[in-house]
Amino acid sequence: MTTELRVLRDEEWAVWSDRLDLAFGGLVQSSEKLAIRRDLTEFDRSLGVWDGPACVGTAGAFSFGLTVPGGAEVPVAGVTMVSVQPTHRRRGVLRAMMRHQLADVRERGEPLAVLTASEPAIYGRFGYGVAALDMRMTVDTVRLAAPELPGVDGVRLRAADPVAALAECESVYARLVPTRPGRLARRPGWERIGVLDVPADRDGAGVLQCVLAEVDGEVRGYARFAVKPEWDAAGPHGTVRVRQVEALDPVVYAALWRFLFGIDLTSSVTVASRPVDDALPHLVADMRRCGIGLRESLFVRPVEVGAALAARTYRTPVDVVLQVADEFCPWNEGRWRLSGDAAGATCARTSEPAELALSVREVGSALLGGFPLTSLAAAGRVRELRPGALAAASVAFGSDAAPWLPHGF
Ligand SMILES: CC(=O)SCCNC(=O)CCNC(=O)[C@H](O)C(C)(C)COP(=O)(O)OP(=O)(O)OC[C@H]1O[C@@H](n2cnc3c(N)ncnc32)[C@H](O)[C@@H]1OP(=O)(O)O
Repeated sequence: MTTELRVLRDEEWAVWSDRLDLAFGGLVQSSEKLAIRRDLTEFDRSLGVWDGPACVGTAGAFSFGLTVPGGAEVPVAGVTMVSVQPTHRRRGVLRAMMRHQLADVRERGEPLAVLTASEPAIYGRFGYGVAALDMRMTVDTVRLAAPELPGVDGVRLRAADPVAALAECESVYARLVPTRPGRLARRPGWERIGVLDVPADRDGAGVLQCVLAEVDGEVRGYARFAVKPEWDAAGPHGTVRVRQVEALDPVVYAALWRFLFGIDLTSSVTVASRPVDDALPHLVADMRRCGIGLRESLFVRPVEVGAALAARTYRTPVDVVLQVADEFCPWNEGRWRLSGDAAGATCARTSEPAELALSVREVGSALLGGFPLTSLAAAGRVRELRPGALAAASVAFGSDAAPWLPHGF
């Protein structure tokens, strides 16, 4: 098989995009979705693999800013649109694209690549580690009283057209970006995905709705949702499907949930993705009725391990020598001395004896503070070479807010 891997050209986009959809089962995408995909495609960082005239592999990357513990925004590659045609699978096409892409990310000076995976088993071999979880909830709003907090009555809720309210919602979103590791700053155009409302994708629910939450005339939160009406012999039991709920403070957050709980003719609220330390389970009397489930979401791949570790702050002072293994990006291999605290960090090559040994994948898993080094060690993935080093580093790598990816890409 002779294939050519090359950067995507404008005139190749339609067939490239079509092959991508085919590898995911061939569902026909709406013209609105395709228009947004095309607008957001960064051609100079999109790859196609061609077998003669046939496109057999696709991969892309979005230029994002990722919040890390301490609040800094790090430029990252958001790896996406990865596919290999069934006729060419398991012959190394993905591996070749990953190699090319990570070299390019390095050249651009981005210390991290991030992604969400169709199948989590694919990306560990390329140095990606799971760094954040999604908490989903199916809340029984018949049995649970709505959230209350002092001050919620002072929050004014206003229904708005989701598209017309985009700018107000985006300004809330932008203010939230530095507040939690895993949040993404993105280029203009991304906001349109949040209000995409294609009838064929509604799965029985009604139109997308938006409610803005105001305090003293300032928009401080919003919820986007759709209602799926259902009726049986006992009466109505519709579902409120929350797409996004964002708030700048706890009272506004509680007010939005109180509203969502109270929508007539519904008996449950579902939300697919909230941080694992979300307030909602603590705002109600019976957490079990929140129907909580967890799933991995964000994978992180340190591309320049020293720069990645130095970009964040540490919860407690840390001074540790890490022995890092990285077969796929060998420039990261070796010993790194990480010194840091809540004000900042440095991480440089060293010849001092190693205190912890791990692969770059575990660095990715621990980087945002979502998974303790002690858990990874218990799974045999981090080795303690100096007694005491593991516990101290594990505490230092923690994060006040759990990492969370606010949306897929
Ligand atoms: C970020 C995103 O876009 S996630 C979306 C990923 N895309 C999809 O899921 C669409 C459907 N699947 C596909 O298109 C393809 O099967 C891909 C892209 C997952 C794999 O492409 P391939 O060209 O077959 O992978 P390639 O031959 O380079 O395999 C590299 C290694 O990954 C392994 N691998 C590939 N796919 C999988 C998988 N689904 N699960 C576990 N391991 C896998 C291979 O066995 C191989 O392992 P090795 O290093 O031990 O030899």
